[in-house]
Amino acid sequence: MPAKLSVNLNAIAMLRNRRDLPWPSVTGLGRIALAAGAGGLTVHPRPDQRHIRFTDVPEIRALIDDEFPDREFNIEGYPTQDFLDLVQRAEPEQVTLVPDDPEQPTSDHGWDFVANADILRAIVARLKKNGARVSLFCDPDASEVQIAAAKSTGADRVEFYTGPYGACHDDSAKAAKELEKLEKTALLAHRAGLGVNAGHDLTVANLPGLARAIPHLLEVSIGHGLTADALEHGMAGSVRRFIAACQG
Ligand SMILES: CC(=O)[C@@H](O)[C@H](O)COP(=O)(O)O
Ligand SMILES: NCC(=O)COP(=O)(O)O
Repeated sequence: MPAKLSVNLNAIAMLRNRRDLPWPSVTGLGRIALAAGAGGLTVHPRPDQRHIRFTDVPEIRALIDDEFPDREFNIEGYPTQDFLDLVQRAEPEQVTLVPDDPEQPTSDHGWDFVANADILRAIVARLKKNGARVSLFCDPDASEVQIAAAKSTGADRVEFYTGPYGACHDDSAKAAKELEKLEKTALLAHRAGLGVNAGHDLTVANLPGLARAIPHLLEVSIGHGLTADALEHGMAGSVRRFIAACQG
């Protein structure tokens, strides 16, 4: 079974937030992604709401429930009280817990599962009681001890942080080394009984290598690269539409 694609809408929300106008529509682009076959939608609301607004979340929930009930909503974030309240209301199929500081420009590391096992155990139990599958953001080179601690929290899956792999877009030898790490750690997680997701800076170019290295990969969540690809491949058609509109 190929990995499911969950389309991350953060970058669309960031474009929308440049103006006090309702486009590009986060829910509208989410609808297009689901209609095109995406397995689900991902958002990572940050405390400053720099891209996804907390008000986007119920709209995306309604889109999935009303039009695509067989797809999944994945909400990612650091488990503050506000975040936990949001996911309790939205009842996503999956919650991905990420150890991000509010000031961080983007996610750049996984959890220290050993140091945070007790805190995570309580939060995972609460989220699972609410009906969510729980995934934990994980370093691509996490040790066997770290993976065992992740498993001990009761989480269902880990999501590998693929930023370092994505950063090797112009160096295939380095990319191969990053893939080796991901492959080894994914095997540890798989053997420990954890499902494996992955995300961050994945692209059409680097995804096939990842899929080959991790045959049991369950889900990839992709936003930045997919949005860039959509702009590139949609730009010519949009320019033609605007040229036609210039004719009155
Ligand atoms: C956990 C992860 O890798 C993504 O959710 C990423 O952090 C997206 O967040 P930004 O869109 O804010 O960069
Ligand atoms: N979990 C990773 C994610 O949702 C998307 O990250 P990116 O493709 O925007 O880097």
